[in-house]
Amino acid sequence: MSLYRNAVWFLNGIHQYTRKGYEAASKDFEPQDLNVSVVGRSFMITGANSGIGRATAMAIAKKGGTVHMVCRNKDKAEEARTDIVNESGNTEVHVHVVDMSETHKVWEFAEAFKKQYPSLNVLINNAGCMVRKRELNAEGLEKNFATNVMGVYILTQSLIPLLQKSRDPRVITVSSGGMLVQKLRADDLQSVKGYFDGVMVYAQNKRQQVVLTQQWAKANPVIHFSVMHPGWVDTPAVSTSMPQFHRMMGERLRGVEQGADTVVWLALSRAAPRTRSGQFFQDRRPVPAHLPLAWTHSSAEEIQSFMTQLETMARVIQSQPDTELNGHTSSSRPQFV
Ligand SMILES: NC(=O)c1ccc[n+]([C@@H]2O[C@H](COP(=O)([O-])OP(=O)(O)OC[C@H]3O[C@@H](n4cnc5c(N)ncnc54)[C@H](O)[C@@H]3O)[C@@H](O)[C@H]2O)c1
Repeated sequence: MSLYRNAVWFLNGIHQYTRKGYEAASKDFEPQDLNVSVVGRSFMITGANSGIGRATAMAIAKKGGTVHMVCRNKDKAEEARTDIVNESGNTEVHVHVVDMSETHKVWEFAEAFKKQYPSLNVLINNAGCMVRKRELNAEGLEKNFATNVMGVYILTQSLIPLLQKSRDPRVITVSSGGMLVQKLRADDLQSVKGYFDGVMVYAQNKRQQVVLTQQWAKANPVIHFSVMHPGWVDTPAVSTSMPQFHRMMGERLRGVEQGADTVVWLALSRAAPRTRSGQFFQDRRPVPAHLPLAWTHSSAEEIQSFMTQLETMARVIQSQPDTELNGHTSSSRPQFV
């Protein structure tokens, strides 16, 4: 079955996820959709110093929005901020240094942000990673899961009350079409079973983001949730984590603005919140979150188990003093396996 899924996915990808795929899809775009001013609206973007996140931050700054860049590396973030301010002429661009893999710190950041800022209109969960070896964070969580899922979960859950108070609130999560080859595996969130394949762990995390978005949409009707695939985009993430794929695709990869286009459309356009909340998007359109005949649908019990585990982990991590986590030994880490 996984061979079938991979083959269908790759054939779809060659037609749709490339630069040519974008150019074909963009013929149906409504040019007026991005003819908006978002002065006075605020946008938080994780991983905003590079690739798709940076192109999104630049596009939003150019439309007058207040941008909160959430980045791991202060120097790289400040450099990107300078470029964004210079090119957009918008000085309402703020840097927050947060490593999304450090779960307790993500929670502390979100709590502090809520106290400091009266509103947040749009949260864009863009930061993502593909760590090829199994590594753990201070809380004992597998690194890909910690960054791509737990960080996204904690940040979003913590900011939901602030988003709910704000006008036209939206949450956009940058997933990947790679998730189409994966069925939710709620029984192995820490990837301890079998051989550790970083590419498949990443794809599983991206499936988890899609499931999370569907569940958030059901639980929070005031907020518009969406999750999306940017296509295959020429970014440092691809060149460093998948060098062979990067070489093979070469000129066929999308540029960063093309990859960011649907994120920007979901964040800015008036059309986006008129779509049903909780859907998976590609090139400004909701598309199925499952390949035909791929058996990747999950039961209500599997989804419930996944959500319960996330909530339990979040509670344990939030209740732990940061000092305790910094001084951890592997035996004193909480066990989430
Ligand atoms: N490029 C593609 O073809 C492609 C395809 C599908 C999905 N995506 C997704 O797009 C998103 C953006 O990636 P990109 O392609 O622009 O790559 P990129 O390397 O240019 O950007 C990734 C960003 O995430 C940040 N990041 C990673 N780990 C972090 C952490 N622990 N804490 C804080 N920030 C962290 C990086 O610093 C960087 O700013 C990712 O979620 C990625 O999975 C990319």
